[in-house]
Amino acid sequence: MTRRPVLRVRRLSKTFTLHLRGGLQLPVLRDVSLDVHAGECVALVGPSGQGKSTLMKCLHGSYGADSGEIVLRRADGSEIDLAAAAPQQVLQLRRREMAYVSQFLRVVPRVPALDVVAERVLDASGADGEGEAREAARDRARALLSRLNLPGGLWQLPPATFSGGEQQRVNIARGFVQPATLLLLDEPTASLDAANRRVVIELIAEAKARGAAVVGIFHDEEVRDAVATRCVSMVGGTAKEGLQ
Ligand SMILES: Nc1ncnc2c1ncn2[C@@H]1O[C@H](COP(=O)(O)OP(=O)(O)OP(=O)(O)O)[C@@H](O)[C@H]1O
Repeated sequence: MTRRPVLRVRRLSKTFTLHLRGGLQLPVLRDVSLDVHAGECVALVGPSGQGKSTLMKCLHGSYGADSGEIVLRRADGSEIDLAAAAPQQVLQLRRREMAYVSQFLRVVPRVPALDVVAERVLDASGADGEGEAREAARDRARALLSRLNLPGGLWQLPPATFSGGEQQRVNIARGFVQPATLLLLDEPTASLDAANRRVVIELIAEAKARGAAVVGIFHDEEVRDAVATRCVSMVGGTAKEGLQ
């Protein structure tokens, strides 16, 4: 029996309406269909402006779709269509099932880097965030930040003033500290040096080995070649793979 994919996208379409331009319609995704199985890493490739980031944001529930399905098979085997899910359901999926790592860290004022990462573990577990649970979450955050070579002197500081590469490493640690069913990576190594790019390649390999489904945009060909099991080309807002 063929195992169901973790992510099943069918005939997904998305048009932006530019209200400041007299309601101009900009069709960006047209009938996108895509399957991603456990342990696979699908790299979205194609020229600039073809809808790769838009697709990633639809998969994460940040953008609503005009039509189509985004079916996610959760860790417990149940399925949910993200394109039709209520906002509360999307938030719950983000806490428990999905991780999204972009180039940019959205910082929360005054929260130290260590807790920016540890909070992700606490959110997923539903723990109240105090006592032993917080210390255990911080231990996991410390292990990952140190693997990503973020100097220990920065861990207690809020990342707002960190360099681009330091912020990106906090973002990566936040994305990987909690195992996700679906991992969405939008240029996760854009600001990293070679040593840290290698760490990210290892982290992605470990996530695949654990059975995560990964979708990513990797402009760095070396990273893409190292992590992608398959490349899907997006041209004219379409990414069909002959799926029904
Ligand atoms: N929020 C938005 N509102 C209006 N138009 C948008 C919005 N986001 C993206 N677009 C437009 O949608 C098109 C696709 O953008 P998108 O960022 O998805 O492309 P991409 O393939 O990821 O490009 P790149 O490789 O350059 O990052 C572009 O023409 C862009 O201007």
